[in-house]
Amino acid sequence: MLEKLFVVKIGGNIIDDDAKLAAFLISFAALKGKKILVHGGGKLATRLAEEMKVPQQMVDGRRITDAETLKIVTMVYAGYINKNIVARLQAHGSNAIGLSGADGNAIQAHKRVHPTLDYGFVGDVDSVNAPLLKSLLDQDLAIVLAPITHDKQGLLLNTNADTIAQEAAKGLSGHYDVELIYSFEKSGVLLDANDDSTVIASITPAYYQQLKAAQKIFAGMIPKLDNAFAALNSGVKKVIIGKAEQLQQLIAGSSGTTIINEQ
Ligand SMILES: Nc1ncnc2c1ncn2[C@@H]1O[C@H](COP(=O)(O)OP(=O)(O)O)[C@@H](O)[C@H]1O
Ligand SMILES: CC(=O)N[C@@H](CCC(=O)OP(=O)(O)O)C(=O)O
Repeated sequence: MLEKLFVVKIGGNIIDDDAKLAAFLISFAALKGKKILVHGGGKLATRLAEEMKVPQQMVDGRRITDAETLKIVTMVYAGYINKNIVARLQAHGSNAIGLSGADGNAIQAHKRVHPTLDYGFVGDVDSVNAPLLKSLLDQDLAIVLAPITHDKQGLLLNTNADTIAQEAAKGLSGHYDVELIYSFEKSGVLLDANDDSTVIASITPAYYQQLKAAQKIFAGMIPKLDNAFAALNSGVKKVIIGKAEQLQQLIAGSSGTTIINEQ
C-alpha cells in the first residue's frame, strides 16, 4: 500500500479574501502527511493588469496571455502570492517550499497550439518532475505550486491552476495514493450554483453531461470537472470538490462533492 498524498487546489476567491485564506492556511498547515498546495490568483492578476491598463480577455476559463500579461501573472503568481503563502505556512509551523514550473524543472509545458485562436503565452503541460517533487516531500516539505510553467527553451508560460493540480496529482500517482481536493468558496458542485445548500454528493460522467446540458454547471466549473475526471482516469485515487474552510471535513468525506469515474 502506497503512502497517501494530498494535492489541494485553492480557489481564486479564497486567495482574494484574507480572512478565508488565513483560516484555510491554518487547516492546511495542520494536515498530517505529504501535501502539495496549488494556487492561482487570477482575480488579483486581473485587477493589477487593469490598473496597469493592460486589457484582459478570458476564453473558456483560460487567460489570453500577451507578453505584458505574462510579466504580470509571473509577478503575481510565482512572486507575491506564492511567497506570501509559503511565509504564512512557515508561521503555522509547516515547512513549505514554493515553486514555479521552471524551478527544478518541476513542470515542463509547450506553448498552446490552437487552430483558430492565439492564446499567447499559455502552456499545456508535457511533464511533471515527479522525482524532484517526491524528494522534497520525502524531506517533509509541503510544496506550494504556482501556475507558471516553462518550455525548457527559456520561455515562461501561464497554465490554469486547476490543470496544474490535476497534472501534479497524476504525475505523482505512481508514487503515492493521491487524493485531489479542489477547494473554493462554495460547498461543492451545486444543483443551483447560487444556493450553497444544494450540494450534489457525487457526480458520474453521465450526470455531469446532463447537468452541463441543463446549464446547471457552467463557467469555471466545467474545466474544473474536466480536470477532475481526467485525474481519476490517470491513476488518482480520489477527487473531491468543496469549501476551502471545510478542508478537514472534505478529507473526512463528510462534506463536498465526490467525483466518480464509473457510469
Ligand atoms: N453547479 C455549480 N456549482 C458550483 N459552482 C459553479 C457551478 N456552476 C458554475 N459554477 C461557478 O464555478 C466557479 C468556480 O470556478 P472557478 O472560478 O474557475 O474556480 P476557482 O475559484 O477554484 O478558480 C464558482 O465560483 C461558480 O460561480
Ligand atoms: C492560462 C490561465 O488561464 N491561467 C490562469 C492561472 C491562474 C488561475 O488558474 O487562477 P485561479 O485558480 O484563481 O482561477 C490565469 O491566468 O487566470
